[in-house]
Amino acid sequence: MLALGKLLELTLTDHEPAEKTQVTTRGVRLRWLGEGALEVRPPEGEDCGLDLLLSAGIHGNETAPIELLERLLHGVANGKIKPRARVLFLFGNPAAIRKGERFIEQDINRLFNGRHELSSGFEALRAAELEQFARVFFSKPERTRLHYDLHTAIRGSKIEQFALYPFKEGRTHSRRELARLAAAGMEAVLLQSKSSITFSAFTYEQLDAEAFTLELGKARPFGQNEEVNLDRLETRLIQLIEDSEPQTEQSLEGLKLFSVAREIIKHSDSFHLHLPADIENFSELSKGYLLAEDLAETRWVVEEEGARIIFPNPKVKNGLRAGILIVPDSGQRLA
Ligand SMILES: O=C(O)CCC(=O)N[C@@H](CCC(=O)O)C(=O)O
Ligand SMILES: [Zn+2]
Repeated sequence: MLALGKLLELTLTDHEPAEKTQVTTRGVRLRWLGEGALEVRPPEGEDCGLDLLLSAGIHGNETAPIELLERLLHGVANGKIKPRARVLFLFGNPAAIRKGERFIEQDINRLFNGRHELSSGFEALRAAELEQFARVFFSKPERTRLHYDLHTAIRGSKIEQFALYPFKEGRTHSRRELARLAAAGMEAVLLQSKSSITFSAFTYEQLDAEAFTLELGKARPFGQNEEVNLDRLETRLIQLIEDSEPQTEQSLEGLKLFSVAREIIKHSDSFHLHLPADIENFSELSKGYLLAEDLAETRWVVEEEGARIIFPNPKVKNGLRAGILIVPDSGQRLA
């Protein structure tokens, strides 16, 4: 296989390839852009007009999505996948991937949309670099821009595979994209209602891409992902890359929609989350439940009907999100 098809191996060994550009026997151009970054260009005259950014390893211990991108890249490099889209493959935090940790010093996925400028350290530098890779990739006019940032979660979940759809004032969430997500195996989508500092929020808000964080199961080490079934997503991604996607039903039947009621922000070391350590994502919380307490007698009491919790994590740094309280959404505001 072409050396550049082994992007994961290059990244895990911190190796810079001697040849930065390689062309497959089918005329597909692979270009190494920097650590963990590889651009794929279809042969002349076969480009379908889609620019697809696929990122994984923004959190270094979330290996199932990294393995998925590796399989796709191998398929491209050995000619089994015939790209008609431009694709940018990004492994987000190589140092953390090498260590099998969520992050080294700070969570990269809290450093986008300008936050890296207020910070320092290599993760801040990497976030700026990832923004730049994405900015250059999505700089071509009149093309369709799509970004999937692939993750797995810290804990188990009542709904295994779901997407988070970023928010931008004046922009409407797309029914067509939701139908595509359902076809890719997503069981639920969380519609965000405010700006955010994640990678998908950056490409959505600043680069005009349709962009999503996809949560695909529970985070496990490399080689231990048998329980994470990515077959439907993998099939859809190959279809997107090859421009062979079947007409997607616009029906969202079966897809559960949620919106954010409140983000629980940890303000101090006195923050206390009143949830069992093994609580699953999407667990329901009853009205009146005392969810969290913080200094200055701050209390988070559930007031919403049908509330559920996702990503509860009292260990985050002060000032960051320690959980999201979500509620069912009727989908009335979709375009
Ligand atoms: O399991 C958890 O608590 C976190 C899983 C994870 O990494 N989720 C992403 C979601 C990003 C988004 O809000 O779009 C994250 O927290 O960065
Ligand atoms: Zn993650």
